Amino acid sequence: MLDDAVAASAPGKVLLAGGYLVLDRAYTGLVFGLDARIHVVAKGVPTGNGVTLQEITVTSPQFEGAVWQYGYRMAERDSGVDVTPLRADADLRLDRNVFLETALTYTLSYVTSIAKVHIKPAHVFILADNDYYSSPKDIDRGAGAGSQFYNFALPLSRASKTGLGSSAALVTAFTAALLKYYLPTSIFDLATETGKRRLHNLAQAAHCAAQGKVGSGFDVASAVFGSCLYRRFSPSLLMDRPEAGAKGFATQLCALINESGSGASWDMEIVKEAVKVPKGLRLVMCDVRCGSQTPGMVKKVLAWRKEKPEEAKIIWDELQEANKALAKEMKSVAEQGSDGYERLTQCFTRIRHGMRLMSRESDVPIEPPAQTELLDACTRVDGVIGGVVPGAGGFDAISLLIQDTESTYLELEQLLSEWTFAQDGGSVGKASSVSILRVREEMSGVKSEDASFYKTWLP
Ligand SMILES: Nc1ncnc2c1ncn2[C@@H]1O[C@H](COP(=O)(O)OP(=O)(O)OP(=O)(O)O)[C@@H](O)[C@H]1O
Ligand SMILES: C[C@@](O)(CCOP(=O)(O)O)CC(=O)O
Repeated sequence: MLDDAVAASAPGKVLLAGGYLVLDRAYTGLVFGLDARIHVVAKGVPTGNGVTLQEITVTSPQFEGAVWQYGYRMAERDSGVDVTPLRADADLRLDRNVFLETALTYTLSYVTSIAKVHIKPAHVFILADNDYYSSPKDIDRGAGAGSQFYNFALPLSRASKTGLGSSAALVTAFTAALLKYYLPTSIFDLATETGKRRLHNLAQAAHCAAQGKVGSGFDVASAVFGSCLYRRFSPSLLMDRPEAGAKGFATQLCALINESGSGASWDMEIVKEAVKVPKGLRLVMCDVRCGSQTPGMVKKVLAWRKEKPEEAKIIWDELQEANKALAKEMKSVAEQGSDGYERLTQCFTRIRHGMRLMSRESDVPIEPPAQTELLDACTRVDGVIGGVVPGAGGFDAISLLIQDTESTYLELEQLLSEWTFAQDGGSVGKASSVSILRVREEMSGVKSEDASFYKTWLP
């Protein structure tokens, strides 16, 4: 490995409480970072015979054919750096990765507008902790079972995601690694609050641009800052801005990220002290191996809320109270201890009741019958305090708060090993098994990493 290599990692997330509410600045979300991280290593390319191609290659070695090559050049009219996806050879399909492409365009445009640096060619590697994708059974049991980074032996497009926020963790770690690689620490230092805030702003802007919509941003916020009570930024910050490649993009991007000049300051609120997991408890995620189509669900819920604002307000306000009560109770048990966990269990029951109401009224399967059945069965296991279908709900992994004991874990594992999860309540769709993901909550967000740690997994 070239000794100029740098690395960064960012955590996945689970929005335990506040799905849909968190889209509105009047409400908050309780988000936990997870110990499943996406790691990114950036390093130089050895140059022979004096020829230097303006190319950045990104490889995700855990997946088949996951190599993306980009050409780049400074564009005119203050429009930033123009990034063009290249085809490695004429026969290969141009398999675009919009998250990488956008993050690269935004980061290089920012780097060149904040400092006079030369963008040298680089090779960037992505390594994702295994739990971001449902692992095929043969990997669970096979020879590679012990590896921190599985070789999934399939194209990324065929990997089934578990909903831990791979794109947000990826964009955050990728942006952090590139900022570290191209900028001196006097200009960008991930160890400082300013450094983290600028990374947040840049990753958030790139992630929203790649998604083609301005979501609540809780996933990028937790990838940067870790577990927190989150109030979103005003969506207007990212609206009516020049697109990448448009005249003035570079200067405006720089002002937006640095919150200087014409750039307004970002008004998201990240309250880390409000979030605690009591000693002896932990979060567990159970993957139902289905995955859901979040954007369609969000559109439908929001359309219903717009149509029935008064009815929606009652549900939203009650849920906000329930969500706040859960955060408060977890913090109180963490700080003062407790004889039992009944009050925590009641908080989960109250949240599920509110989410089912939202689900029924908007006619969106936020807690579909198959998930209700699964959550109810899990909650009956001794030591399971409560659970929810997190985030937007649907068929992503469910999230449980449990007592961190071997007996609870084993009993849960036993229940799930015999469970047949029937999508759509068994009437339609295929049945699938449920497995416990190895993740748990983690308080910290983005981290600088030692690039030499990843040697084993990189070419
Ligand atoms: N290991 C990886 N290497 C390269 N790109 C990846 C990798 N993992 C994820 N991505 C990018 O992220 C995209 C998936 O993001 P998407 O927002 O659909 O899912 P998610 O963030 O995991 O889930 P959710 O938003 O439901 O939590 C992929 O299409 C790809 O562009
Ligand atoms: C529905 C929503 O509030 C949460 C989506 O969460 P997730 O991607 O399902 O974890 C959307 C958002 O916050 O951007």
